[in-house]
Amino acid sequence: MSHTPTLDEIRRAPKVLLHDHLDGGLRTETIVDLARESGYDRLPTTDPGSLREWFHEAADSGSLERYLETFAHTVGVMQTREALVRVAAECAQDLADDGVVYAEVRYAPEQHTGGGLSLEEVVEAVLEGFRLGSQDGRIRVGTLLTAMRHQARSREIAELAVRYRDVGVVGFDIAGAEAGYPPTRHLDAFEYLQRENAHFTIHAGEGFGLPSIWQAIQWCGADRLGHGVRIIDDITAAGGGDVAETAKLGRLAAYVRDKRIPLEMCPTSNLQTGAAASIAEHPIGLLRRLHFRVTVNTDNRLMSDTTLSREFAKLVEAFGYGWDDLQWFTVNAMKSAFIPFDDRLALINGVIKPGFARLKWAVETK
Ligand SMILES: O=c1[nH]cnc2c1ncn2[C@H]1C[C@H](O)[C@@H](CO)O1
Ligand SMILES: [Zn+2]
Repeated sequence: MSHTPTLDEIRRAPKVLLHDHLDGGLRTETIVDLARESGYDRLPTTDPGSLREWFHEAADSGSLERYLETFAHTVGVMQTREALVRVAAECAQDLADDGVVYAEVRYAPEQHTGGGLSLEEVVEAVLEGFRLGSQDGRIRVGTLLTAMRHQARSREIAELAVRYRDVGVVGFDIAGAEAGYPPTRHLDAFEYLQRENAHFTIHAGEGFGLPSIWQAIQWCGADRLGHGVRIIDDITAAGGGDVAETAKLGRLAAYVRDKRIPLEMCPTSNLQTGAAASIAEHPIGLLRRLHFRVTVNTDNRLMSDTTLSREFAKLVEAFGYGWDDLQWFTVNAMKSAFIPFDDRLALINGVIKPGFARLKWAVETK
């Protein structure tokens, strides 16, 4: 009988993370230290344990807009070079401790200039932090630069991403409240990136539905979808029999699947913002069975009180996934990364497949 992966075993698996926000994953001890050093006096509490609970509860709001309000405190303490270097270095270490071997971590440089840093200084500080945090060789971290969708700086941030493309910035993204801020508002930035042969993902189909996904892909040319969970609205169950066998895909859902457009799914985050009702009812179950290119991600480890291993463990519990499923999600993620093809292949064949094989052998012969 095949063995059900435990949280502890999942931690030892070589995992890949494509959707994780730098300002959504700070250690609460670090937030408290940085607030003290910088004189930031708006934290709801300075006890790290209570602060951890505060973030989790405040983010558990059922609305993306209220969920996003909690970032005022993390962004608030990330306004100096030292703070950014420290947060990025700890992020790389925390991910490596969780067994992540490749990660793409995103943040919005425009949110970190309040203390006088230029956009370039922000980017360089974060790159330095990732370099320090990954120098033991356990993890490789690529950076995505995010533009905030309610602001009007996307073209500038896209140019920044291109300028730093050879030193660790691997792509671009837009984030923030989705309703009222469609992707086409930033068409100029996306067209620029396409002309530059650069990669980008777009948060779409989380706080708003199919029109947002359609625009992200068919107007803006997104390589991947951040969340994309509402693609489920374009899939109808024919009724009777097994849902995965009778499901009918609308034209947009069919396009997303046919083109193998990666979905950066973040199950726990979706429960908090109201994009899904429970893990068991999360569309990831059906989308995986329908062979969409699904990947599993954390979004914001602090707000969701999670890790990539925990996201996988929740899916194992809800859907009965085994090692082959976890490896499938991982290989999907690695194939969908924004680093060069030969680097992705080297990680799949040299790290992921042998790592899973060793782990499967170890747990099944134990
Ligand atoms: O899940 C999300 N949807 C939309 N925006 C998000 C999400 N998680 C974080 N953000 C925002 C808040 C952060 O300050 C910003 C950059 O990381 O991105
Ligand atoms: Zn996100």
